[in-house]
Amino acid sequence: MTSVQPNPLLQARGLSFLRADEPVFGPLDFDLHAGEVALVEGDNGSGKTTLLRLLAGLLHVGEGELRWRGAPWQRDACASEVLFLGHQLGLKTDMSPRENLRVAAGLHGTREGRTPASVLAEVGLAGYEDEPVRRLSAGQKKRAALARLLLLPAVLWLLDEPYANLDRAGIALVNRLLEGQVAAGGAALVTSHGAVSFHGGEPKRIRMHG
Ligand SMILES: Nc1ncnc2c1ncn2[C@@H]1O[C@H](COP(=O)(O)OP(=O)(O)OP(=O)(O)O)[C@@H](O)[C@H]1O
Repeated sequence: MTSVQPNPLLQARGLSFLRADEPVFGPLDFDLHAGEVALVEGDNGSGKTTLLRLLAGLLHVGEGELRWRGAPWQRDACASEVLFLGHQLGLKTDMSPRENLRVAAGLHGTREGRTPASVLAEVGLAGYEDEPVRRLSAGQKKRAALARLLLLPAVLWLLDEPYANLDRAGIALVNRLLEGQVAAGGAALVTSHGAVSFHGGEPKRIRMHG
């Protein structure tokens, strides 16, 4: 008896992004399944952020094919299933971490049993829930952004340099988040110039070139 392989969450074939008709990256081929983490690897300027922004729906596919759960990829169809954490953290700085999370939860819903207060405690921001984000340190801002990963029900995380600005405990926090995402059947694409070591199996690698 042959087992039926589920569709990958994400499938790229000959994927590239063009700027002024010149490819920024690609062609790229990869599959990402539920329960997988993939490291996006490449030198400065090789297009890692561009790839993540494209998958977040912020840029258009240049050439090639992108499929989501086996169907042609459409931004609107997976808007609440994909969560992008970029260099810009996507926080309103005049609002508090709690208010930022409430707005995000209003748009996308929450994971069962999670509240803004519970996830802020998990990321080490207890006591800072109601402070305007602009008054937080760089690492605290990053933690406030990471709290979204815990709160929202996204199945695919796009994490651009998630370890940047974090202390040792913050780095361990990101690794725990990735382990939890894998255990829950989610997936993540991660760029990092540092070592990534989480206990969820050997990550897949996507090379931007070479
Ligand atoms: N808004 C933009 N307008 C024009 N060119 C851009 C823009 N953003 C990025 N680029 C160019 O696209 C290429 C890929 O940039 P990208 O930021 O995706 O690389 P990266 O692999 O993430 O780099 P790094 O490791 O330095 O973060 C670079 O050559 C960069 O100069």
